[in-house]
Amino acid sequence: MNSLSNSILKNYNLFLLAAPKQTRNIILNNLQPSSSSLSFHNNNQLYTYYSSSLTCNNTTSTTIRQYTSSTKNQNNDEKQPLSSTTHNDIIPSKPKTAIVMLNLGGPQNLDEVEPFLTRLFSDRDIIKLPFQSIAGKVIAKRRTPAVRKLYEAIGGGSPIKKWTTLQGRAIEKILDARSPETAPHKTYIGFRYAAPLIDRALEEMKSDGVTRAIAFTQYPHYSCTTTGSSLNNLWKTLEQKGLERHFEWSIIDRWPLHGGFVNAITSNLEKAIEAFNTRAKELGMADEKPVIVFSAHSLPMKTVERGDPYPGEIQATVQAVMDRLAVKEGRPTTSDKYASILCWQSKVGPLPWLVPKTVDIVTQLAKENKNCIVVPVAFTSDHIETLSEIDIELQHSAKENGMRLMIRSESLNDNPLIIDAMADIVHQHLVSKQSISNPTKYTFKCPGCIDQSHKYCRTIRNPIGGGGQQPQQQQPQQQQTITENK
Ligand SMILES: C=CC1=C(C)c2cc3[nH]c(cc4nc(cc5[nH]c(cc1n2)c(C)c5CCC(=O)O)C(CCC(=O)O)=C4C)c(C)c3C=C
Ligand SMILES: [Fe+2]
Repeated sequence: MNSLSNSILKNYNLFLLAAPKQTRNIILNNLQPSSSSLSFHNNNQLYTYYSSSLTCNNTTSTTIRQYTSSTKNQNNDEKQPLSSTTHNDIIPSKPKTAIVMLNLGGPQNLDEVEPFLTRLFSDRDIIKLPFQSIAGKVIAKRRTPAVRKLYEAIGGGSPIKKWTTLQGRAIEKILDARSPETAPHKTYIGFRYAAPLIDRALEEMKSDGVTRAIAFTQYPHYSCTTTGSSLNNLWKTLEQKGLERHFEWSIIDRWPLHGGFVNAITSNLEKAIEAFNTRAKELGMADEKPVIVFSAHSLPMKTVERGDPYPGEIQATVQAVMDRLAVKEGRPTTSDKYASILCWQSKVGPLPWLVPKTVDIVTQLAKENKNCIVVPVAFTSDHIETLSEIDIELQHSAKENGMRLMIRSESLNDNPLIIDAMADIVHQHLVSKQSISNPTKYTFKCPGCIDQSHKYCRTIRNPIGGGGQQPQQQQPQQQQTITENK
């Protein structure tokens, strides 16, 4: 433990000794000192961050933070810094910047499967059904037994909350050190279809006394069915709770080409290539080159036809990863070493969705005696689509059709590269002081949009600096033309 933490605890102990016995007992029953530390690198700097706090009845009264930064010497040896500076801040525990991590969410146990599916199928931004509220419930109920089995096979629930919590805690610490002027930062989880839902996050933010908030999508690629739905739901929930003007908002709406994100996927792909080569040798096929199968969650063709940006942004990430791999392997980006293909998984229902399907491509490769590495590309952590659909179902189809070796590239989860990337995305956003991270893209509605009201779609409420996009007027004429042309 560092000296600052020691001195807080020492003073705290002295105070306790000096206090009358009755007071001491009250304090001892309610106060808990705690301290933690975290180290990370940025450029040539090693940052070590310590935090100590006293907690009373679950309310942290004062947080004293100390962080040191040290420059690496020429041998990159972090243990012997060339120079070192120490900053001490005494700051109130009230978060100055809230970061709301928006994601789909997932059931944490088997009993949550049906409510999760009910919320999902009731959402007109993800799927439009006739008599939605009734049909959504019926479809969810019918689907529940099969989906429960899938979650049962991966340990009884989705790990998405675990990973989002871990990523959030880690980026808070990095941001507090990297951006002291906007600290303390606190992350809140706002899931769309499972606890903790967005309304819980807003209540917690209100009771924490937060006023500045960033809506940070955890989907790197924008789709009206994912980030669009989460943002629409955020604006709607604020309205329902009478909190429209309570927080000043800015939004990070997508990050498909962020260098750290691309690098994190590439780094996991490199590890998968290494694992493939080792295993291929053991199997007596040392010179075997894998086909790299990028797999993203599919999307209904109806959504794609309206102009949803998701497929194009996924393709951009895939190309950037292949280029980065070439650069890391010392090849020009035009010289491909591996064959690669982008496929789509997790189609739901009978209507057409994006193709080729991952399972069809892997089956075809197996029949051609080829082997592959599957790279999940649209998510920042593990969940049912990786742990069940790829690791169990796809692996099974590959084997059944004669593939000798299929390796899955690891999900990003707690990889320090993705954590650093996420912190950098928020930091860059804070520095930019923009209310929307990609204003032209975000405010450009899909040309075939069928949202009749346009009440929430592609808007931002109470943006920082009073700028940004306000709710737009309905465009009935244009809507009709597009509908008639279809
Ligand atoms: C009903 C239509 C659906 C669309 C459109 C859709 C788009 C979409 N989804 C993700 C990411 C995830 N989806 C996940 C689960 C999931 N998705 C749908 C339906 C649609 N998704 C369902 C019904 C389910 C539940 C599982 C099932 O019933 O098969 C998950 C996993 C959640 C978890 O386990 O934690 C993710 C992640 C994206 C990126 C996307 C479009 C761009
Ligand atoms: Fe989905």
